[in-house]
Formats: sequence, structure tokens, C-alpha cells
Amino acid sequence: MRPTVHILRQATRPAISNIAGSCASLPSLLSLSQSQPRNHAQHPRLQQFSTARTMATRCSSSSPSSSSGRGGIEKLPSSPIRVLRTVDSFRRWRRPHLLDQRSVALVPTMGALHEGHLSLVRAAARENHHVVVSIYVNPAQFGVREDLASYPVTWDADCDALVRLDRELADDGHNLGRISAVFAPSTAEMYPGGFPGQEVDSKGSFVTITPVGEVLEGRSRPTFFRGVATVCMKLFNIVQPERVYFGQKDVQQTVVIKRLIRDFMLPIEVVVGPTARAEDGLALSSRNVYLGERRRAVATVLHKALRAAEERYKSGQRGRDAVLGAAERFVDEVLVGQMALGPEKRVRFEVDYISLADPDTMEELDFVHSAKGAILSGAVKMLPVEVPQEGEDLGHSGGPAVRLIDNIILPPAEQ
Ligand SMILES: Nc1ncnc2c1ncn2[C@@H]1O[C@H](COP(=O)(O)OP(=O)(O)OP(=O)(O)O)[C@@H](O)[C@H]1O
Ligand SMILES: CC(C)(CO)[C@@H](O)C(=O)[O-]
Ligand code: BAL
Repeated sequence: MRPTVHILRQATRPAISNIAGSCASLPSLLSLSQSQPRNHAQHPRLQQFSTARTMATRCSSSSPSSSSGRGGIEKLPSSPIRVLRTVDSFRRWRRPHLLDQRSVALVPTMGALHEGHLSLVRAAARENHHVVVSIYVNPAQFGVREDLASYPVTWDADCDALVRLDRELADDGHNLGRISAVFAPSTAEMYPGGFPGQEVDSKGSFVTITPVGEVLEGRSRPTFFRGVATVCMKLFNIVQPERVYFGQKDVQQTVVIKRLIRDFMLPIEVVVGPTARAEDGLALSSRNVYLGERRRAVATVLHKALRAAEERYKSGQRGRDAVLGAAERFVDEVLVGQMALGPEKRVRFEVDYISLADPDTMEELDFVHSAKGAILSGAVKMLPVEVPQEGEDLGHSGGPAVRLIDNIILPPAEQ
């Protein structure tokens, strides 16, 4: 059996719409430059959700720990970093910084922190007085069949990483600020009217950003950007940051967030940090822990395929087929090589999409305009190992199918 490589083709692509006046310019993409009832557990959908979160917590390396000092103020161990869990407590912390005009940056995360997250915190500390890191696994952005229940939760390791990083920031004289607070709310706190559910037709207060949120990742994960835009709107309203920091690894997410900020007139600057990678090029991602050794070795296929396409662009090719053809051939070769191995050795994967898109709209391009550049992006599903070997490390949670994404920005070229 040979998985199909699905590269977005002309026939299935939406028409390229008016791109003038769109918000995310390529230079900015390149820049690093309570309320409500407490009876959620009685709600059938939330009972389901509570079970899922309990499982996620069980999968975690340890349970939450942080120290509560005098007056019940919770801090990360041996550090001045506050832990705030409610909207009210966060607002009490925030108010004086509004009055004394100290800038506050927000780095939104879902925890399971890695060097990619930490690079965003470093960037935020360079140009803001206070850095707030939010850690919240937002159920609304997970599809009903996605990995909410097994999503890695590593609270203690996250706390250690932030405390270490804060010391590093204190020792380095080039920063304006340090990590001031971790915002770690519960779902009851984030959805005071009750969690609306993960279904496509769930009813509730949602923010949707279309059409950009409907293509690529949005096509495969129809509730994903609705969940992301909704939770980010909530986080932005709670934290009221001057700047927010997002990673280029989730490039379509950065375009959605820029639209949200522009269209809802939020006084926030978006800063996008470059993708942090492992030595072999794999983009760091919290979900990489699912891979296990065998699949980890092949997981670079997407990055390498995108690099092959990038080479075509660098050599002067501008047409879709010429640029993406290189990625397609690379993926084909890897698939053929893997399928030639027996099931006890091989790694199977499916390409969800490989795209060449406009940087402002994420709409597919036939041709890259040199003055504007483009975004090459892709998603692959690494399928579970078929025949595990004795003692084989299959990855977190038994090595389920893992969806990996990556992208490369093709910058405007000399004309
Ligand atoms: N390798 C990376 N380099 C730079 N930023 C990153 C990287 N990985 C994630 N980020 C950014 O960190 C922020 C929080 O992401 P998140 O907590 O979802 O981590 P993740 O590794 O992307 O997780 P997942 O595996 O679930 O996609 C997002 O802005 C995301 O783009
Ligand atoms: C932005 C975000 C924290 C919203 O939950 C999430 O989508 C992520 O971690 O990229
Ligand atoms: N990094 C984006 C979060 C998600 O995939 O759910």
C-alpha cells in the first residue's frame, strides 16, 4: 500500500482573490523583529472534556507545583515569577503597569515548552518591561478526533525552564524586562458561559477569521482557527499586552492573528519569531514527543521537501509546478524508499498538503511575484508504526498518528 502525495493543484484551488490591502506583509512576517456557574462538570459535554483533561494531566510528567507565599501569592519555585490563574487576579496584577506605562508582552503557549517557545520569551524580554507567558491547552482548537486527551502536559518542567530562562535574562544586560507572570487559567475561567464544545456546529461566542482560516490547516482542521482566534481574543482582552509574540512555525496562525488584530482594532503589535529547529532541520514542536525514534528519523521529510522547493525558487523558478515539483519528487523518493523496507522497519506517512501561497492571504499561487515572495508550507501525517520491535520506543502515548507542519518564507527577490 502506498500513501498518496496530495499536492494542492490548480483544479482544487480557490481563485486568487484581491490581495491588495491585506494585512500581513512579508517584511512583517520576517521580523523578529467568575463569574459564571461552577457546575461545568455537570454539563455532559464538559464531563467528557473533564475526562479528557484528566487523562492529559495523567500523561504529564508530574502534577502542578509552585509556591504560595504570604498572602497566598503563588510564584514559580525560587523565583519572583507570579502564577495567576484567574481573570480577576490577572487584572489586579496588570492595572499598575497600565498606570506606570510599563510595556507588557504576551507569549501565548499550550505548555510542553521547548526552545521555540523560549526563543519567543527571549525576544519579548528584549523589548518589553514585563513578559507574560500563558500556558493553556485550549480545547476549542482541537477537533473531536484530535489529540486533546493525550496532548503533553509538563507543568513542572515548564516551570523549571521558565525559572532558568528568567535567571539567564537577569544575567544578560541587554534586556528591558524579564518574565513577570505565568497566566495558567482553567477552562471554567476561560469559558465563563460554559465550554461551547469542539464540534464544527457547536454554538457559543466564537471569533472566526475567514477566508484565511478556512484554507490549508483550516481545511484539515475545520475548528482550529476558530478556537485559536477565540482564545487569543480572550487572552488579549485579559492581558492587554502591547505586543504579542508568535512563532513562524505556525505561519497561517500568524496571518489569522494579524487579521484579528487589524479587523477588531486591537492596539497590539504582533511580533513573529523564526522557527527554532533541531540540528537535522525538524521544526521543534510539542507534538514531536509522540514520534518515537523510528518515526523521528523520517520526520524531517517535510522540511527537506520544502527546502528542495526553496532551492528551485532561489535558482530563479517562479512557476508553481517548477517550484512545488521539486518537493513532490523528494517526498516520492522518501516514500518509495520507506515502502521498500519491511513493516518491521518502515515508516509510513501521508502528505496532507504542500502549498505555495500568498503571504498575506494564504491563497494558492500559480506564480510567485518577485516583488512579493510567497510562503511554502506543508503538513504531513506520520502514521503509527505497524510492527513495533521488542523494546522499541514508540513515543508519547504509544505513538499515535502525528500531524507535523512546517514552512519556509520565500522572500521578495531582486528584480
Ligand atoms: N519551533 C518553533 N519555533 C518558534 N516558535 C514556535 C516553535 N514551535 C512553536 N512555536 C510557537 O510557540 C507558540 C506556542 O505554540 P504551541 O504551544 O502550540 O507549541 P507547538 O510546539 O507549536 O505545539 P504543537 O506541537 O501543538 O503545534 C506559537 O506561537 C508557536 O508558533
Ligand atoms: C496561540 C495558541 C497558544 C492558542 O491556544 C496556540 O494555538 C499555540 O500554542 O500556537
Ligand atoms: N501550535 C498550534 C497549536 C495546535 O496545533 O493545536
